[in-house]
Amino acid sequence: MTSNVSISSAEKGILIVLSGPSGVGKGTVCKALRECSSDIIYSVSATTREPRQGEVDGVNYFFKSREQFQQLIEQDQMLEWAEYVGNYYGTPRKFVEDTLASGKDIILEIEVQGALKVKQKFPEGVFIFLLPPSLTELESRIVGRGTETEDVIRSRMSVAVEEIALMEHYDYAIVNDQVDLACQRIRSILTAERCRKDRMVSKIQHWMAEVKK
Ligand SMILES: Nc1nc2c(ncn2[C@@H]2O[C@H](COP(=O)(O)OP(=O)(O)O)[C@@H](O)[C@H]2O)c(=O)[nH]1
Ligand SMILES: Nc1ncnc2c1ncn2[C@@H]1O[C@H](COP(=O)(O)OP(=O)(O)O)[C@@H](O)[C@H]1O
Repeated sequence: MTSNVSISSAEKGILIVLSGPSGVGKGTVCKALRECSSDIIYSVSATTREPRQGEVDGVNYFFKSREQFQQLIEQDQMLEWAEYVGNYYGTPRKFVEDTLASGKDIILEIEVQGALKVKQKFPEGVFIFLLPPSLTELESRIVGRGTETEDVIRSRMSVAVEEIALMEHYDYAIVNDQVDLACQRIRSILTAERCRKDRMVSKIQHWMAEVKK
């Protein structure tokens, strides 16, 4: 028997949070995801840190002065914000809310304190923690990137240890041993999450009505 059920796609999008210590490869994995997954939207954060060579305002971050950042907080334009190794970082609220309302999935690449605040507001979000194969490998990735001074690297390594300890608050842990594998694992998680019954309420209601006919 065939059915011509038209399935509504009115569900909200999925909010994905990706965290992990500095240098683990969050940016690299997100770039790879962007290249192979046009169905995931990326949230661009605001920050008071200086742009690195090659970083573009509005693409990598919205680069702000401390005063401008403070104003965004006061105007309630931030979904969350946190201080990380001497700089402020935050997620612009409206873009995230509009993207989810339009039914699209969005990924936030943010540190742990901010992620925990997002979890309070969006407990139905998918929280993924990216791990390095080892702490030694983590350090050599940060050093190898060559974007931070020795002092900043030391501070980031000590924050890294604290962040890894908070991994228990996340739904998934992925080791970034190889970028393409880490990327595939995130895609698999997303595929499974999209099929969860509690994310498909209107589709399931539709089917229930259909089978009761
Ligand atoms: N809470 C929060 N953290 C963010 C946001 N954007 C970036 N971060 C995090 O801030 C930390 C430092 O970012 P960055 O200076 O770009 O260094 P990198 O992660 O080592 O490339 C990382 O853990 C980012 O995930 C944000 O909007 N909110
Ligand atoms: N799976 C991997 N194997 C080896 N090097 C990696 C891997 N993922 C990322 N890197 C390298 O590690 C460094 C830090 O990556 P980056 O994406 O900037 O990390 P994060 O955004 O987490 O701070 C970069 O030089 C990047 O090329």
